[in-house]
Amino acid sequence: MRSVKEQEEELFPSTPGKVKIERAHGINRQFHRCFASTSTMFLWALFLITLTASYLSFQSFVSTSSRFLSSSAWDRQIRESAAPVRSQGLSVLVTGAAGFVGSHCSLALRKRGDGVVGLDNFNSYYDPSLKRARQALLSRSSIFVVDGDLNDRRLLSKLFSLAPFSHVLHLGAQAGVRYAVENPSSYVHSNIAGLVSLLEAARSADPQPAVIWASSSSVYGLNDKSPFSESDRTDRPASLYAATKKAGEAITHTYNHIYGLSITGLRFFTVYGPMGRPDMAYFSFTKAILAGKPITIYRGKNRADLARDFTYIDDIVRGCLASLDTAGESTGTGGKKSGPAPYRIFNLGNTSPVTVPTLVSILEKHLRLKAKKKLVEMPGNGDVPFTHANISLAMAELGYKPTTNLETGLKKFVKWYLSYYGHSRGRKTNL
Ligand SMILES: O=C(O)[C@H]1O[C@H](OP(=O)(O)OP(=O)(O)OC[C@H]2O[C@@H](n3ccc(=O)[nH]c3=O)[C@H](O)[C@@H]2O)[C@H](O)[C@@H](O)[C@H]1O
Repeated sequence: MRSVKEQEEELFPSTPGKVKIERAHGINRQFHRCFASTSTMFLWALFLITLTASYLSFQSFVSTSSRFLSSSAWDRQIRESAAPVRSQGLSVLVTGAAGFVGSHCSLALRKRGDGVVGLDNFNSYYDPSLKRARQALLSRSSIFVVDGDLNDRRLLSKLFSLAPFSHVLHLGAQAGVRYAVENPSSYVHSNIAGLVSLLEAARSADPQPAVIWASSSSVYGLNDKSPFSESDRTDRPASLYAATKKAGEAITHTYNHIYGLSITGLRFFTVYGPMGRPDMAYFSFTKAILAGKPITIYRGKNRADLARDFTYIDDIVRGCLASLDTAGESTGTGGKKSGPAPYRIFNLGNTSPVTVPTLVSILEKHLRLKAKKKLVEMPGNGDVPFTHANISLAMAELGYKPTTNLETGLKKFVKWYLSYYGHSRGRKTNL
């Protein structure tokens, strides 16, 4: 027989994050000691029932998970959020909607009149309060974000039964290249199991949506042919993160082949910008420079600088929207395909790699502060020496054309960072 804990896990799966949620067992024991008398117990029970009832009805308005699947208010919110307000508008399920790229894409879709429903598990890989802030921003644009996990199949099938999504923009994933050595199972949970769970729901949906999803520049791994083209080797990943993204490309191909799902995989190149990810170098360096703390700059073989094809968020958003607009239809119904469906892969990069020390000097300039730099050898936990995108395919088929260089993009990021965290340029914080 399965234990209560196992049954709980099945009902409310979640991505393992860095912060562990404390269990309520200790609280239960205290409760018993404090409220031994029957009449006090009765009054407390009444109070708790009222409290729980108000909590549940409040939750059905602000967020949800499979716990609230039976609420009609929740159903209505999904339907309203999914409905486009322009003629011929799309209806898009955005996974990872409270994430960096997810929140920016959701807002852009809403702005042009498309219907958007978000899904996010708000895990604690990085500060969930930033994810909640993004959710609040989406909510102001009438975008409802469901608080749930990709692996919750019951929740996914409920979402597809409520809204005939024309597209899924699948951006929910365990990100970060180096964290994979610390928590490998979180990558399998989100990027493999979560992806399959989503594709199962999509292939069973009627109508079947077209799926556009985030692969990664990291699939090029140890490829040293530059710039990276979609036809280059991707069979030598350097991290488990990269391996799960490469596996995702193979998995999505299978669903395209068997079920006729229209698939577009986007290989993002080190995306940065306002409301970005605190785990990424440009973000954590900014925090450290402001706090007067040292930053560690990795170097490759023979002390060579590492370089990335840093790509600004607005360019990535345009690439994602163009992918949604040009995705051909899925061809399956009832688990069978009626003909071949599109399977596409595009690089979305900036085409001009910049070294990490140059990134740091741009930050120093915009922050008006000097960084304390520690130069160390690349630790060999998943990094690659450089990335460089060839974007001709995306230019030809999506009309993709990045317009923001690192200097301009970081200026916008620093402006946002200082205002969001309430710091002043040129002045150190005491974080
Ligand atoms: O394009 C991708 O597919 C990936 O892009 C991003 O990975 P990366 O390119 O590794 O970005 P990021 O961590 O910002 O490190 C940037 C540079 O700073 C160097 N770096 C980093 C940390 C540090 O302390 N010191 C340092 O020198 C580091 O060695 C590197 O050279 C996403 O995080 C990832 O989720 C995925 O989407």
